[in-house]
Amino acid sequence: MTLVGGTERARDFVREDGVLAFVDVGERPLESGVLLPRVRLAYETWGELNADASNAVLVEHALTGDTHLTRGRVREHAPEIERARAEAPGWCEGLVGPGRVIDTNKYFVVCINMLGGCYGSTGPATPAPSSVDPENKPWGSRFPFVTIRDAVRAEAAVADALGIQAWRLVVGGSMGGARALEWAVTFPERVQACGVVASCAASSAEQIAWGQAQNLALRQDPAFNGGDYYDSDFPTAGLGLARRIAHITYRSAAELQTRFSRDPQPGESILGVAAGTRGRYKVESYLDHQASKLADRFDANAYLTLNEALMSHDVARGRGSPEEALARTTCDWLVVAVDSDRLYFPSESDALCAALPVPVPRHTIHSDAGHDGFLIEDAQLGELVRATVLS
Ligand SMILES: CC(=O)SCCNC(=O)CCNC(=O)[C@H](O)C(C)(C)COP(=O)(O)OP(=O)(O)OC[C@H]1O[C@@H](n2cnc3c(N)ncnc32)[C@H](O)[C@@H]1OP(=O)(O)O
Ligand SMILES: N[C@@H](CCO)C(=O)O
Repeated sequence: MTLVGGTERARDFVREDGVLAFVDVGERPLESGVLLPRVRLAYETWGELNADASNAVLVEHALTGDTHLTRGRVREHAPEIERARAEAPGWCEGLVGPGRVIDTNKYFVVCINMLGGCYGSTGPATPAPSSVDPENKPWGSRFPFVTIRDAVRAEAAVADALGIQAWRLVVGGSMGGARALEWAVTFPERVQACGVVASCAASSAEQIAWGQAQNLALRQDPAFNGGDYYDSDFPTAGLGLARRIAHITYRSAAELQTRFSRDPQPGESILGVAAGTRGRYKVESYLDHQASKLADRFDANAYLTLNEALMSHDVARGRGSPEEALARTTCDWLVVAVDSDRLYFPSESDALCAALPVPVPRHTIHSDAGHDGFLIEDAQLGELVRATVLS
């Protein structure tokens, strides 16, 4: 295993906060029995690992998130591209940074792009190694099915490379919460505290059902071509439709009603003269925007891969009941639900709490937004992190 750009452990390694770095973690045996060769994981870090490596915090991103949690700083003569990246705002600014709850002056904060993703880690858009494809074309349709557990096992190799034996905290929301929980169960000795936000112990039938609808919407775009589209048009229509389906589940009915009601999009009329000729409702325009925004920044195969991984989430697979699986954990807990979440219901967080080996209260983020409330209400989440697992 090598750190790309150096072979030293993180504390000896000259890094730049908020700039993408990589670890080659070699061949990964997957739960399916497949061996995935030449895996590279991308990560970003902030702060310094202390002498006994006891201050490391892992923040796990959600389905379409990336590694850029917060702004960073780069050395004076860093290349322009690194500087621009480091200076760009991240998706977790409210929680991570100097003086914030996850204080980068105190903690060494790491965020790893999930295996199978498209923000730097090996995924379907990565050139396949010569052992798979002599022409090194992207993996495309050949990229194997990976699970949340596969991803977490690969992330453990990143922790090894960085010299982190145990995390002070592993925390994430949604798919990030699934990975945080899987870390606590797979590597109990490596997780001192675990934050599971807007997530659950195992994907429910309904979550799997939503996932299937998204995946089929994407696959049915003719441009998808079974997953081999990299030298042609990208399946943006299919990915956009998948995002629309997903995004409705990420927001609450009440929020959509309050924000958009039955209003037409300004400048458009909802009374068309013939079927299919009317203008859009505001909410339709909003979903169109969410769809094109994701299609512009995400790879369709990676979306399928990560969605399938999330559908596979079950910390109890092969480990008995949820209670039996969770009995092996030894960490402190923060379990949080968003009160208006209609994708990961608060009752699923309650069920997780009930299955833990120690009494743990379920905490609540109050938000009208629905599932995305865990990203939007970062101040509330920060207070919960501060009061529980980082007190
Ligand atoms: C570039 C990257 O790499 S991003 C990677 C990181 N991303 C992630 O981690 C994913 C997680 N983040 C998210 O899912 C989202 O950013 C969230 C949930 C945090 C955003 O939540 P909110 O702030 O509530 O955004 P909201 O749902 O209001 O959407 C706002 C957008 O809708 C647009 N919009 C609102 N109403 C309409 C309308 N009627 N018609 C068209 N567009 C509309 C706004 O202009 C805004 O556009 P912008 O995002 O391009 O600025
Ligand atoms: N909006 C989030 C929700 C998934 O939990 C994302 O796109 O990752």
